[in-house]
Amino acid sequence: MIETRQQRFTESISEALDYQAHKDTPQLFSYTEKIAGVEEINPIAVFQYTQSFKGSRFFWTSPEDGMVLIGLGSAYQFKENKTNGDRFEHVHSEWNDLLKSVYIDNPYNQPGTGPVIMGGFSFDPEESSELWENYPSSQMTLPEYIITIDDSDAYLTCHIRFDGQVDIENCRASFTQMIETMKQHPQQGSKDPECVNQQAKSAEEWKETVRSATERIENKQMNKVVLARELRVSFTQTIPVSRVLENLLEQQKQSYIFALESGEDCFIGATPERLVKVENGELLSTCLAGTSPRGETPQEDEVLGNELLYDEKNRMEHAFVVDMIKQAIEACSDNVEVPESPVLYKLRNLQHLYTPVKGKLREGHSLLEVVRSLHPTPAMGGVPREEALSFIKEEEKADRGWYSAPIGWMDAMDNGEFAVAIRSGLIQKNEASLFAGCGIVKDSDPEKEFQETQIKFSPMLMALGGLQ
Ligand SMILES: C=C(O[C@H]1C=CC=C(C(=O)O)[C@@H]1O)C(=O)O
Repeated sequence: MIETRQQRFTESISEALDYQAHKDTPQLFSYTEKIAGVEEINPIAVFQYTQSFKGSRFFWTSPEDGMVLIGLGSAYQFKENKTNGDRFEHVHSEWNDLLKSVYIDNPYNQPGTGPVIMGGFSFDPEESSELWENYPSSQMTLPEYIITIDDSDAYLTCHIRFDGQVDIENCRASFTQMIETMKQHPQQGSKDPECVNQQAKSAEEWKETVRSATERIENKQMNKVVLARELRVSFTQTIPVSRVLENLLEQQKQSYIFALESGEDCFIGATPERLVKVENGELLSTCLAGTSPRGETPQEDEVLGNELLYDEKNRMEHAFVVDMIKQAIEACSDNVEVPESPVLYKLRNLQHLYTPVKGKLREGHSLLEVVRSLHPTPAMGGVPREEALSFIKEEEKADRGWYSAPIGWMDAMDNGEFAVAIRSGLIQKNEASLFAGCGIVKDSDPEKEFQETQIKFSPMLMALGGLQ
C-alpha cells in the first residue's frame, strides 16, 4: 500500500514536471490522496502538531455535514487591501486564471479536495485599522497542505510550486510525513488561561447609538440597522488557539467552527450563520435573524421559543433578511424554495428565527458572485443597505474588520461554502477582541438589545475560559 502510494506520487509529480517543462505558465502541482483510517484522525491534534505552519493555518467545520477542512501554509495567495474595486470579482477571475496553470491529480469527486482556496473578506473594504492590520479586505489562500475529512473518509492534498529546483524525493517524504502527523493523538492537559480583565466601550454610549438608530427608523430614513459592540479581554498567558478550538467544537455543536491565523493573530469563532453553500450546483442560503435566550428548563425554553416565533419585532427583523436573500438568490438560481414561516434554530446560549433558501445555481453564475450579492445581508448591515452601512460607518464605534463578513472556502469545481463570521473574536497573544451585534428595528429597546449582545459574547467567552 505504502509502496503503491509512493509510486503514484512519484509518477504523478514527474509527469507534471515533464508537462510543465513545455509551458511557460504554471508552476503548481496539486495532488490528492485518500487516507485510510478516518477514525484515527483528530482535527485538534492536527492543529497541535503543525506548529511549523503557525501564522498561516485555516480551520473549518460545518455543523450540517460535519465536514472538516484544515489548510496549512500558503502555496499561493490572493490578497487585496483597502479597495473600492470589486474584490469578489478579482478573486474569482484570478482563481480561474490560476486554475488554468495547475496540474491536478485528484481522482476523487469529493468537494473540498484538490485545489481549494480558503479565507475571507473584511466587512467593509474601505475600512482599515491597526487592530486588523493582519487581515486585509480580501485574503484567499491555496494552502500547501489541505486535510479534508467527511464522515467516512479523509483526504490529503498537497500543492507544490514549480518555481525552483524540485526535489521529488523530498516532496514525497514531506507528503508521507504529513500523513503520519494526521494520525497523531491529541496532547492533553493544557489549561485555560485565567481571564484578568474585560473592557468594553461605554454601555450608555452604545445604547445612545441604538436610540439614535430607532429615531432614524421612526423618521423613515431607514428600516433596520445592525449595530455591534467590541469587548477586549485579557488573560494571564498567551491564549492557546488549539484549546479554544477544542472548546468551541465541544460547546457549539450547531455552529460552524472556524479559525484563520494571519501573522501573530488568529481570527476564530463559532457562527450559526451560513451565507451560502454550493455543492454540484445546488445552492443553500440561510436567513438567521431574530433572537431570544435559551430557557433554564425545557418548559421555560419552549415558552421563550414560542414567544420568539410570534413576536412582531423579531419577525420584522427576520422578514427583512428573507426578502433580500430571496431576491438575490432568485436573480441567479432556478427552482428557488423558501418556506412561508421561520422555524427555531437552537444554539447552546441562544435561539434564532431560521429560514432556509434553496435553489439551483444557473449556468454562468459562480459562488463568489452570490457571496458578493449577499454581503452584507440585513442580518449584518440593514435595510436599505446603503443607508444602514453609512449609519454603521458614522455611528458604530466597533472596529468590525473581519467580524460579520464572509469566511469560507471554494474548490476547483465551484463547490464551496461561506459562513458569516459572527460570535467571533480576534486573538492577539494574551488578549482578544470579541464582537457581538443586534438588528435594530423601530421598536427596539436599547437595554434589551444591550443584554442580547452580552449573551452573544458568551460562546467566545466560554471557549476562552473567560465566563465565570
Ligand atoms: C450580528 C449578530 O447576529 C445576527 C445574527 C443572528 C441574529 C441577529 C439578531 O437577532 O439581531 C443578528 O442579526 C451577532 O451575533 O453579532
